[in-house]
Amino acid sequence: MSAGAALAVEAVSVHFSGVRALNEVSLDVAPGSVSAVIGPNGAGKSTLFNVITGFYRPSAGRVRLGEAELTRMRPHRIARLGVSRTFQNLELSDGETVLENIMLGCYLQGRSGVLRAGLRLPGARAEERAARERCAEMAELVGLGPLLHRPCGPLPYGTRKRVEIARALAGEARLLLLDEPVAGMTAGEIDAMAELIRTVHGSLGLTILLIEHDVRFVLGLAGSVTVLDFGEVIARGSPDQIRADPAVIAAYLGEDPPAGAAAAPGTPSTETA
Ligand SMILES: Nc1ncnc2c1ncn2[C@@H]1O[C@H](COP(=O)(O)OP(=O)(O)OP(=O)(O)O)[C@@H](O)[C@H]1O
Repeated sequence: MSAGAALAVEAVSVHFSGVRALNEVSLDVAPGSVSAVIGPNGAGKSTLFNVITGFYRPSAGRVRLGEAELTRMRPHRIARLGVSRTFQNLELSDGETVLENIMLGCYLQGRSGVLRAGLRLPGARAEERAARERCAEMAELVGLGPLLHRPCGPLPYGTRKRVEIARALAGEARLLLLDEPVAGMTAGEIDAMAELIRTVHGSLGLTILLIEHDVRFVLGLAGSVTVLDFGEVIARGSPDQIRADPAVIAAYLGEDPPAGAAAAPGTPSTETA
């Protein structure tokens, strides 16, 4: 497994016909760290992920992964460098098994063996076997070992989310981007997801960047947090620094929030230290 890669976002701006979705946003993610971006609805979090993965081209600024310049690279090439993501809404094929869904991750990240095996090209079977083994390992890591050959459709939401994470890991990710990994989850599922992310991070040593509304989840998991508001970075630092930052309290956390409460998606958080 390749070690986690450093991500550098430098003064990135994205404009959509009059809307400044991101305005000179900079972000440094240390290799092998767990970092997070939080911010209210419309703050620019998804736009940032779309820039990093090459789906949006910024009007200004640069993005680098280690030594590689991602700024003008196409999404499939960025994926091949080991940038992998999950989505806010589950993007699984319900009729396929857990293993088949995870195998798609190998294909999406440019491992051609799965496709070439279908075409009966030379050398492809060994490559496909290796990809299957890798996918089964990732399934095991996220606790899906016993479910490999079950169709995804009927599985509970939290389990399906695990399938999505295993799929994102299947192509040997060096940077894993998690888009609202606990949206719509119960408190128990949220705790289980935090534990899963710690396990994945501890076992694979990759870099993880997540965007999330649930502030309590983020502050308990990430080593470093960036806060966006209206497309601008208003704060960055450790969870303790974020909890104490007056601009964050005013703009995002609410003026006088009760201790320990988590934000519901789409509402200002009530989390405090
Ligand atoms: N393709 C697009 N075309 C036009 N405007 C867009 C587009 N994508 C995003 N925007 C606008 O850019 C701003 C930032 O949106 P973005 O989705 O990045 O915010 P977000 O922080 O991810 O919000 P949420 O938490 O609701 O997902 C918003 O004003 C949004 O309406």
